[in-house]
Amino acid sequence: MNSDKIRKVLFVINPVSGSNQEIDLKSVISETCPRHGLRPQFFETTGDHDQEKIKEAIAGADPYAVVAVGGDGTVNLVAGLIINSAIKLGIIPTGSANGMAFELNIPGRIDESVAIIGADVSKRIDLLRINKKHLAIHLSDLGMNARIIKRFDQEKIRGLYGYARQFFKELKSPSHFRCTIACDGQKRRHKYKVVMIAMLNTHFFGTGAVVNPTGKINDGRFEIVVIKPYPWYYIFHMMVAFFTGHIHRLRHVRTLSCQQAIIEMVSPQDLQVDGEPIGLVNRVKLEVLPLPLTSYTIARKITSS
Ligand SMILES: Nc1ncnc2c1ncn2[C@@H]1O[C@H](COP(=O)(O)OP(=O)(O)OP(=O)(O)O)[C@@H](O)[C@H]1O
Repeated sequence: MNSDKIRKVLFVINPVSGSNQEIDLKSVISETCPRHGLRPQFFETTGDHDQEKIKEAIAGADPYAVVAVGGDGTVNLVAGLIINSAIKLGIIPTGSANGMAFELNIPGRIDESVAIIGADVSKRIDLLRINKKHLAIHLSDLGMNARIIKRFDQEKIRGLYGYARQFFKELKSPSHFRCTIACDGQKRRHKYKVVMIAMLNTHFFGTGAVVNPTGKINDGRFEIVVIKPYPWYYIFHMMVAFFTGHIHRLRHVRTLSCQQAIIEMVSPQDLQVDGEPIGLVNRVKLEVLPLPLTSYTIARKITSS
């Protein structure tokens, strides 16, 4: 490989993410990179002031790409540091929740995800800003899923098993809340009674369920998916619709497409952003950030009808 084509890549590794803590990630990545014309450098997160430290590492490394090696929390952290720059975002999905990797069709095998960075196929994507301070790359929500994520975080049982445990606990005692939603400065606020509200620019939950089949990641808009209370016997129907890309057609689901929106809750509700619990909020202000990030991806066809 011609040395002037070798690209510097900074890998930001979350050593505690998911259940892959046994693998020597640095060795595997170091062995794989030269085959794809990449020169790796590494940064390990500690959970303490990572943002500032990664910022310094990026300034020192001057990389072509920064790769988040972890779950959606690590992807969000890295994305926030390279938006509005020429640096590209890569992902090696090793988290409990890898929704953004699923969205971008990035495989779980390290050699395959490194090969995508080597192939240098990328696209620009929109992001969301929530309440002026939280950057959201994958999926944020209010209500049921945010409560599940809060308890998952508190119980510290990581991996899919930990999430499934909390999901079934929540199903035993579902609750709803009332809110109003105003899109794109409309004076008229729509009133809803809901179980949860997803706010996203992407298509999939980390499990692969299609929550937003009609959305586009680069159209300058985002979607608010309102899930209204449904009878218990409807759950199977909902699950099938989630996995076949038809959730938007159910009468208990409403999808709004906007550039900005305000959601106001009658009682405070849990908010989560890209898998990180934020806490209780009364009001959520959403705005799209058009195309501030370039991300590696493999094209995928999403079917909706
Ligand atoms: N070395 C570390 N020790 C403890 N926590 C860390 C460390 N590095 C990062 N973290 C925390 O990990 C979280 C992000 O995890 P990430 O989403 O990448 O993986 P995950 O396995 O999906 O995580 P989780 O299971 O907590 O959702 C952040 O809350 C961050 O503060």
